[in-house]
Amino acid sequence: MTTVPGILSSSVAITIKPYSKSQPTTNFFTRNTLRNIRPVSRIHSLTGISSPLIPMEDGDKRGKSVEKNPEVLWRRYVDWLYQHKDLGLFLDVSRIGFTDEFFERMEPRMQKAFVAMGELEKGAIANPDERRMVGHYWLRNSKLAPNSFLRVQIDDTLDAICNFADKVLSGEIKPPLSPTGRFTQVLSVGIGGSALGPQFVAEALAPDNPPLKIRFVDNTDPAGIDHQIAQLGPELASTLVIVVSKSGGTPETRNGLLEVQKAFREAGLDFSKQGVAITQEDSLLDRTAKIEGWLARFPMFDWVGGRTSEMSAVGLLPAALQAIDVRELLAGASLMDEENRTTEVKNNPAALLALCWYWASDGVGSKDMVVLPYKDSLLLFSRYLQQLVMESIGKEFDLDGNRVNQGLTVYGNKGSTDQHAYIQQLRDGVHNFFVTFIEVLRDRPPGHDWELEPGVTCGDYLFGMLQGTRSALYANDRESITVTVEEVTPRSVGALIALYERAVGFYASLVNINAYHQPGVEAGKKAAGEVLSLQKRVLSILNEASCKEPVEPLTVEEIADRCHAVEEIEMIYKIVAHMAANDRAIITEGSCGSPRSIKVFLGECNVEGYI
Ligand SMILES: O=P(O)(O)OC[C@H]1O[C@](O)(CO)[C@@H](O)[C@@H]1O
Repeated sequence: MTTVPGILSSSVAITIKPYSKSQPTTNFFTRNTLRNIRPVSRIHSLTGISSPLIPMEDGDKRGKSVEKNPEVLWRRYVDWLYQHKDLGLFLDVSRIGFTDEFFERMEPRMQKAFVAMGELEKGAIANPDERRMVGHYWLRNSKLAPNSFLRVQIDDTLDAICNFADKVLSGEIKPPLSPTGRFTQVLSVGIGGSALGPQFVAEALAPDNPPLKIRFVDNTDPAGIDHQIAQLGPELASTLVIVVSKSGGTPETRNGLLEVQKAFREAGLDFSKQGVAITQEDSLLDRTAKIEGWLARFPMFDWVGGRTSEMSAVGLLPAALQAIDVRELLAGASLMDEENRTTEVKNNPAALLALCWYWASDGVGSKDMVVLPYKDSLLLFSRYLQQLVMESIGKEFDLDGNRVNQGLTVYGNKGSTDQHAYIQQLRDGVHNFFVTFIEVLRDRPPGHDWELEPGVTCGDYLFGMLQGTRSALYANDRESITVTVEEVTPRSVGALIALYERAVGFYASLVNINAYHQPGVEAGKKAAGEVLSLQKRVLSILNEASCKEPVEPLTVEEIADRCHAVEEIEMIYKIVAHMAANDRAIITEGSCGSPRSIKVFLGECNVEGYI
């Protein structure tokens, strides 16, 4: 027996036929009939649409607890339940307390968002700061691309990815020195959007024993990199290294590459025979791969952002190498995209999501989005969404240049595990969040289930935990959304990614920000570069003093003074402490715990790089 997703009590559960593979589109309801939506022209006159944000109004939500009457709730649930028949995907927004008036007031703004999205899909410069088109939707339906050149690029790249992966899997493309004669491992080097999608998809969809097992170097943490290389051990000889960077110049990724290349050298292996680059044409990485003659290079397109790149070579190549059906992933995304093009809000799941986010967080990020997938394989969905949502929505200025400091915080791991971590606070503590439950109806592949108590399976417990948590939170006025899929398949994962990509785009329109740039990240990168350049100056000053006879130990104040960086004294102290902790040539006298008292000099003079 399967129950209608999201129903509170078993007393109102509807019994339906169990899902089976031969019946791939189990449907619980026919599509909801459309509620009458007020004509746009009339709503215009009701809403001050010229204001950057539509403020929440008293009577909308403030001071009101959510609806508790079970009969009304049941009606609300049935009335608002969205389903995608072909995808077997449901969206339940009934436990978000929005009012009809709110939807009516937002209708003109939502219609504007649909128009903006339509223009984006036609190739408008939707990322104005970077003067870029935003084309991730074309990746799963190349016919949508604004010109034939891009269409051919997309199709050719997909074919090239599939051909390359097929040849690797069949052993036609093989590593030169592997005893097995085949590639057995993938080591993906990349960060942010160049890692999070592939990590999520690998965790969600890779078979138990994939033909190539994937690992990630997604940081410039030397110990983390050593750990991955150590775990590969002799299998380094049969490891395909995919280096992923849209810009081709991200320092963490460059460092990862240099570290991996060093490991190859030390193992007597030729990196170029096992290295693949995914990057923009003619980037530093692309040129390096070309000059060094790497095994293959795949393009990343200018018009695909890192956080929306899962359906480009970034996500598709590693997926294909793990025998994940990438065409199904694309098909799921494409089907979801089609649905999200309707301008009828109630039939548009991404619009429903965006409006619920707006309602729940007052359109200013006043509440966090806690994402709780009740399926271990979807563990990384919340981490993936964290970048997709926060890097897109977290912006200082709106499109008109007003300072707005927008954002929508996303966190979460998985249910029911989190029940035993932080759900206590969600139920009883500070009310600063709304939840998104991700439910998967199919517990196990057919034929594998068993009852660990009479009439109850392990999966029934997981189901009960989800429904129980949803009910308990709601009873205490904590709102939630539930997204339900029948199974975790390439198709449903593709659909989930597409659903959230579009919801983020719509939400950005609702709050009038550019979802497709990330100026804030640049500030941190610039500051990191400045720290490294200060470190070079510190070393050069220390070198000068340490080459004297006798050696002249310097206080931190003296170093700062000689570097002409008195205002950077704290950073200079930290640089010294970090280098001393890592057995570099620096010697400190005194205790690093008392910054004023230490004296610093170099153990060696004129060390390369210190001069
Ligand atoms: O693919 P790249 O250019 O190495 O960038 C990696 C990540 O860095 C960012 O630019 C900033 O974090 C992300 O948007 C991007 O996904």
